[in-house]
Amino acid sequence: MEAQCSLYRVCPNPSVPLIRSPNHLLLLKLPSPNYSRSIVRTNHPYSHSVCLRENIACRKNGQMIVNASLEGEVSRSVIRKKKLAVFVSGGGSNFRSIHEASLEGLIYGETVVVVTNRSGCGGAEYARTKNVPVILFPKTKDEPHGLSASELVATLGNFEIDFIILAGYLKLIPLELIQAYSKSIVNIHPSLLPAFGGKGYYGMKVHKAVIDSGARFSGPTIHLVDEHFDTGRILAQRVVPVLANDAAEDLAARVLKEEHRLYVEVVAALCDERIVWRADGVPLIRSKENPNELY
Ligand SMILES: Nc1nc2c(c(=O)[nH]1)N[C@@H](CN(C=O)c1ccc(C(=O)N[C@@H](CCC(=O)O)C(=O)O)cc1)CN2
Ligand SMILES: NCC(=O)N[C@@H]1O[C@H](COP(=O)([O-])[O-])[C@@H](O)[C@H]1O
Repeated sequence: MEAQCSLYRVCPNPSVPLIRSPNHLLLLKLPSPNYSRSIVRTNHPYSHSVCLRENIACRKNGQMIVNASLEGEVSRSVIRKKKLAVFVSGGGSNFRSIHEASLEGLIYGETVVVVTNRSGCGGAEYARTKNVPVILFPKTKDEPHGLSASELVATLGNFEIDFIILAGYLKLIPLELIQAYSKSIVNIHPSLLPAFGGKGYYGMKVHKAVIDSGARFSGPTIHLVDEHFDTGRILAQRVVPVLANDAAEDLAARVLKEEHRLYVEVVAALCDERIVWRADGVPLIRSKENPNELY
């Protein structure tokens, strides 16, 4: 019988590692053949656990469904909680969505540092209210205290960053950082790339170009970052309609709402290690609900 439950350690023996988590892959060595086995799926698609039902308290929706004392060895491999660096230049609404989703447990990762080229922007101000460190990059005449590329690489290394999330960041990411974080830097762009992307295409300029073109659809694209603007491998897109009487602001608001949803979904997949690379180099996302489904 399968049960959706989180596993709680009930054994008083402190040498047995804590196994209370819905996101752990647990491999329990059966202490003797007379223990029954059943596969218990926690709510993480990869974590199937051999659950010594006589030994583990399983709780489903707060209701204790099995209760016993734990004996035997437990060895486990876990998907480590990821550390994120979020890069911003503007209002920071995408960063806020990602940060709130982390706090709600929808993203198995934590924003440990924010990087910006504009120390007074909304994203940096929000980070300060949440006690997230803010560092400046690059060094410019407006931001003379900004880091160099090599200083940034070293600093992010000290933070033990797993993924870099560009969220409205408007400067070109240097090759040195791209090489240091291969396949680990993503960006969100407010059009259906490759259309309306590249140097000069950012913010409202993108939405104005979409409307002027007569395009009937637009939407956010999330892509891996390479050394050029907006040419990295596409990871996810969503489509929104362009209405006949849309002003650029109307379209921007419609796209931004979809950006917030899509970025949380994609960052959650990154942190869950659910990115799969197709043989031709296209990155796909493995569904959380159905691990056999890629999209
Ligand atoms: N190496 C990369 N760096 C960045 C990428 C990328 O794909 N590869 N994406 C951008 C974000 N972006 C589009 O998604 C983007 C941002 C800015 C520009 C642009 O033309 N910027 C202007 C300067 C704007 C300013 O400083 O106010 C410019 O460079 O002239 C285009 C696309 C983030 N970095
Ligand atoms: N080419 C890059 C670009 O235009 N990025 C766009 O800047 C906005 C940032 O909003 P936010 O600061 O509220 O997240 C977002 O719409 C994002 O797609």
